[in-house]
Amino acid sequence: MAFFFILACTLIFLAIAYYFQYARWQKGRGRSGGGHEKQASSSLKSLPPGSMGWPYLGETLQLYSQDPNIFFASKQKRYGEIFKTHLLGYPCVMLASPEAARFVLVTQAHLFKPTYPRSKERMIGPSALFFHQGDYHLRIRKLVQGALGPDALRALVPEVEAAVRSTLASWDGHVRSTFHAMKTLSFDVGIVMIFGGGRLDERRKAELRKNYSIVEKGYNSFPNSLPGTLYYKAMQARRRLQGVLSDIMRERRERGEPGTDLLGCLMQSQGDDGAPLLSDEQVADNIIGVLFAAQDTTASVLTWIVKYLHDHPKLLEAVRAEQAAVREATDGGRLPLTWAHTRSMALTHRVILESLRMASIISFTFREAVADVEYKGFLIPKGWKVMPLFRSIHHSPDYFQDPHKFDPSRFQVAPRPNTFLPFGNGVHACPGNELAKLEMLVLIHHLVTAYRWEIVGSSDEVEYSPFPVPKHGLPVKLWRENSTVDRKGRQTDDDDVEDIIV
Ligand code: HEM
Repeated sequence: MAFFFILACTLIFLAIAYYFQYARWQKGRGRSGGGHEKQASSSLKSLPPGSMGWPYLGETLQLYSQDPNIFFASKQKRYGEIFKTHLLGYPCVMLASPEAARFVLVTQAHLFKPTYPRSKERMIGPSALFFHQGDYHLRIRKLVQGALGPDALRALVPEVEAAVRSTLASWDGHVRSTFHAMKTLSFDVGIVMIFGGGRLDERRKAELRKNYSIVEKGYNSFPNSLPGTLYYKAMQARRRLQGVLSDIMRERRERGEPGTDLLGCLMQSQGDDGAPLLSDEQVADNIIGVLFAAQDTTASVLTWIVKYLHDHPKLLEAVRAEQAAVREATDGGRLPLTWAHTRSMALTHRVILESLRMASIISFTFREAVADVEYKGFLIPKGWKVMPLFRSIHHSPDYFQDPHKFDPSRFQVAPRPNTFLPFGNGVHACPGNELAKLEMLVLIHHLVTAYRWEIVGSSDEVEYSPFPVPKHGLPVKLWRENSTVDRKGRQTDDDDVEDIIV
């Protein structure tokens, strides 16, 4: 009953949102008689092919009542690489070719601004970098990239390894949702990257974790200000998160130690006039934003990796052999992994790339045209949403032979430009991609050299949370091998190893 009520409310909301959006668009087009409109009527041709669906609702129900990939594939088959539709109250143009993705994200990026629903902007924080374009975006991006650059990552390897060991140890002997376990891991790594290793006390970390998970639960709920609803609770938790972050910043300032981690970099950033670039509120928006961008994305891909390795036993053996050599280099796990070790995992790296392609957890991204734009003779009107379809490109036989086969060897040759976009492209491309891959390499190392696992139940169905993951988050029973054997046949007991390392 509650479900139908929420569905009805959602539909009414969408209808109203559509009405206002459509009216605004019509008005805008009427007003822009000169410049772009002129260009539209003379040189620009027509709107791309496609259908706009029902009045007000567009094709939202078609998209969300089935596997979204079927929706995109059937449209693409019918209309080709560029087509129009109408989703979530907005007219959209979808683009399913590498050239089009490059056009929108790289060469003509200034004509397409990032766009998110207002309710989501409020929840993450309106000053978070991914909502912005231009100078403000570039400045914050530089700071975030600095905290995620090669030197910073090198220094993070021991922290990532400690987080991986702890995640696997707490799973040992139990059945757990892989996605859940991986979320704990990616959250812990995110915290270390933001607050530095060992700098954040456990109480603060627990507060952040608790409030962050409430924010997450409300992120995709219906926006409203009714006490008791998921959205309301999430906004309250968001305020508490901001409070915790403000306390941490104040304490750092009082101690005169802002730190060299991401928080420290953001706190100390200066504008051209030497004045602080960001207020505490803006710093908090960006910290919450980075945590948000880092956690579920990485956890979803890690979950798929566990499944793909499980489903391909021969490949798993080959990966295990590669990792056994690394384990030998760390004296059977007695020495910590280093950055150099992670650079020597060629096959494992290809498994990660193929997992990113196959899973394509970010199926597409959204931009909004800031002017009437012409692409291949079609008009993309100002105000329309534009969606480069990463997943369709990754799963196209034009760019990846036998695309539904899990085959890491395809990455022995670099993919054609703009055909492999798991981390996006251009000015908004993911600055966390190397950290995410580092987590994956370290997780795979420990998983295959010290553990065995089996999937509990069927893993063929997919759920969206919001990224695609195997149903129920892939329940897995995992256990530590009592002893692992290195390539020289020496027995190493992982318990002993932990005693030495910790
Ligand atoms: C497998 C894991 C990940 C995937 C698949 C992923 C994917 C992406 C994609 C596709 C974008 C671009 C979105 C767009 O253009 O609209 C993006 C942006 C972003 N990602 Fe990631 N990401 C991952 C992990 C991370 C991690 C670990 C961090 C931080 C430590 C991070 C931080 C960000 C940020 C801050 C942006 C916004 C950049 C900007 O607007 O300039 N991501 N990510």
